[in-house]
Amino acid sequence: MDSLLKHMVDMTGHRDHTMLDISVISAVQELAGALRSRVLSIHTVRGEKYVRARATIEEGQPARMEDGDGRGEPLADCPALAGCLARREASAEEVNADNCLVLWLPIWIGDKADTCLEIVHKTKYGPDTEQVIAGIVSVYRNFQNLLDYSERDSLTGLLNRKTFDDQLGKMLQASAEGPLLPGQEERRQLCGEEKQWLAVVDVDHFKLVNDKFGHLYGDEVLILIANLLSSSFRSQDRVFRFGGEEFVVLLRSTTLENARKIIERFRRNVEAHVFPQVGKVTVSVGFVAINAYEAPVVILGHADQALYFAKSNGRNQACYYDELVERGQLQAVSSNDTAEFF
Ligand SMILES: Nc1nc2c(ncn2[C@@H]2O[C@H](COP(=O)(O)OP(=O)(O)OP(=O)(O)O)[C@@H](O)[C@H]2O)c(=O)[nH]1
Repeated sequence: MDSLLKHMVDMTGHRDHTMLDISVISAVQELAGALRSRVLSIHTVRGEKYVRARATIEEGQPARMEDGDGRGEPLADCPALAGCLARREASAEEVNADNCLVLWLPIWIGDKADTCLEIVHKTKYGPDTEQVIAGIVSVYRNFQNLLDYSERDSLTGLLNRKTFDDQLGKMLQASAEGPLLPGQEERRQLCGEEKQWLAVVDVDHFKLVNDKFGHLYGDEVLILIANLLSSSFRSQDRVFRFGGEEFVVLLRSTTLENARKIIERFRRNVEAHVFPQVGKVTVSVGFVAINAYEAPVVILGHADQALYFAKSNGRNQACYYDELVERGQLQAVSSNDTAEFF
């Protein structure tokens, strides 16, 4: 019981998802005598579900975080888990090729399960161990819920400004280490071409929407734009509401051509959408490649410069910072270790 309490204190003492993942698998591994425990992410790419390990602990080894990029394995390759998720069941179990039992415990939050615990063990668990595991799963779910709540904007459900610094830090690290891709072959193929990107999105003439239709309709527009952002970008990308009618997107490992295509697709999705009562709404976007050697404030400043160029040159367009500088439409003036642009 001492050990259980110690793990519960550890699990509830964290303020970020990564450490919570590490502590939940450490608890399960020890208390359920597992051979291997993992936290899996379940995400959708173009309508297909994929499973990717976020954290792993193996017998006799310390817990480790897994590379957060890449798609992972198709959920369809794991029919027992796929069936359990489709039927919204609490657990699934099967015997693997090594004759060990694999237990999956999806973490249901409402009718969604983006996370699943996977426990590989030798013999069937008795009721006491099952009860301990169920307790750990409940604490994990509740705490994940709490962390999600503190990281999200209450109007749109997007990640909030507070979470941005942390996520940008991770991207800066990724760009310093080179493009992160699921397979080494893919990494070779696209070497040198892929970058991380930051885009600032701002609703055009949003003040007019509020003035003409009222704040409730204004809020509705923001919620619908947040939905269009979430559906236009990939699950590995991160979308934030920065406040007001400004949003920021972090795009992972992609080429300039693709970044432009994805951003354009989003811009056109907004342009084509009919907003209830309000009708047509457009957005302007400024985007820039993330350079690991530049301060976040400089990266954001460059994207903002491109956004303001888009705003002052007709709106409803996406502008790429480097292209504007190359064409002489934005001029760089260095000041100390940051830069200002006009
Ligand atoms: N409904 C609603 N309005 C908001 C919210 N946050 C900020 N706003 C409004 O957003 C408007 C932003 O207006 P401006 O910054 O002048 O820009 P704009 O009208 O979008 O014009 P451009 O950006 O130049 O195209 C202001 O009227 C704010 O009151 C919110 O959460 N809900």
